[in-house]
Amino acid sequence: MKAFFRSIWFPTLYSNVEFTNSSRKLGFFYSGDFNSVQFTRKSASLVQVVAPSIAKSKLVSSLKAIERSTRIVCMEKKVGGFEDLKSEAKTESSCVSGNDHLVMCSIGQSTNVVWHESPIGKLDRQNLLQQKGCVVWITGLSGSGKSTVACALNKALYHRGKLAYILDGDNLRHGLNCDLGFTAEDRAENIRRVGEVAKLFADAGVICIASLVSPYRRDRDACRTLFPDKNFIEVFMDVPLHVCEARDPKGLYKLARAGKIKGFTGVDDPYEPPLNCEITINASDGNCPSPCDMAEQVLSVGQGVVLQLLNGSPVLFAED
Ligand SMILES: Nc1ncnc2c1ncn2[C@@H]1O[C@H](COP(=O)(O)OS(=O)(=O)O)[C@@H](OP(=O)(O)O)[C@H]1O
Ligand SMILES: Nc1ncnc2c1ncn2[C@@H]1O[C@H](COP(=O)(O)OP(=O)(O)O)[C@@H](O)[C@H]1O
Repeated sequence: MKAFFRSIWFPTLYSNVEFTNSSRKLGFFYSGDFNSVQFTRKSASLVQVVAPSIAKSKLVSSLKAIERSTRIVCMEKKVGGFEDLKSEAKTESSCVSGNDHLVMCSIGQSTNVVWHESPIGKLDRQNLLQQKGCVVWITGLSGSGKSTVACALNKALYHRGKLAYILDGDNLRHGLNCDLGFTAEDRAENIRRVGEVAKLFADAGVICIASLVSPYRRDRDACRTLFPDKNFIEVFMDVPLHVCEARDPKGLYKLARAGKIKGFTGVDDPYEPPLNCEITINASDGNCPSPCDMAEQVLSVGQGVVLQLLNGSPVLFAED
């Protein structure tokens, strides 16, 4: 599809095609009227030659498919942006009059992309599961008990018949994020990706429990903006460094203190505690609640806010 729309036959079929050489806008724009098709491209090197007969048949079938779409949304986004795609898309599409307008655009390196709606939506899935899709984001130092709480919470939800899934930073670094290290930039990208995956889980109606060190406030806050419905519950494991270090279940603090791991959070890399998180699990005196109690603490807050559903507060359950 990308190559197809980049092909040079396009202007030969429709005369009012306007080319612009913006390297920022990489897509093209179709307003519902062939006479106002606007096609922007990154560079002349992207242009391909296609036999007119093949091109014409491809063009007609593709444009027919486009015209069959009843609601098409689109947006242009910066690489690494955290904005809510759909809400931004609505803004963009509202700029175009009429109902059957198609706006194709570019998001980061993805050119000529269009948002497709599914006939089964989040509400349908939530009704099916009898729960609300949301994200419980657990942040804290290594060894603070994030994974322990995540597992306890998962178990507690399971026994209440609620479907949850854990996204654990350590685990995701074995696959999806195995190309990332621990520089500030890599951590930001790590959090961004997990935020996006968490958003998909929440959209699926699942209670997504994300458990990551996520040391930078701006990265966590950026994730929060992905959830305009406020279904992002940030849990801070407020456990002092010396307690985490004394636990040191993987021996990483020891290695970091010995200089064998560089940029270890809490040792020679920063951790920025949340300023306005929904839940703080406090062990500042070194006395940590049991994993079960910690899970119940999260759940009691979650259940409490069910009552505030109409206020748009975060919600774990659709009904209890
Ligand atoms: N430099 C450095 N800093 C912090 N943590 C480190 C580091 N190197 C390896 N590890 C191990 O990786 C786990 C943290 O991964 P995350 O993806 O959660 O980190 S981050 O959110 O991107 O900061 C973390 O797991 P947890 O102990 O479960 O937190 C560590 O085991
Ligand atoms: N509430 C708690 N009380 C005592 N020890 C705990 C508690 N929660 C976790 N631990 C222990 O602390 C260590 C680190 O826990 P973990 O959940 O792996 O932390 P993180 O995921 O933040 O690295 C583990 O050995 C775990 O058994």
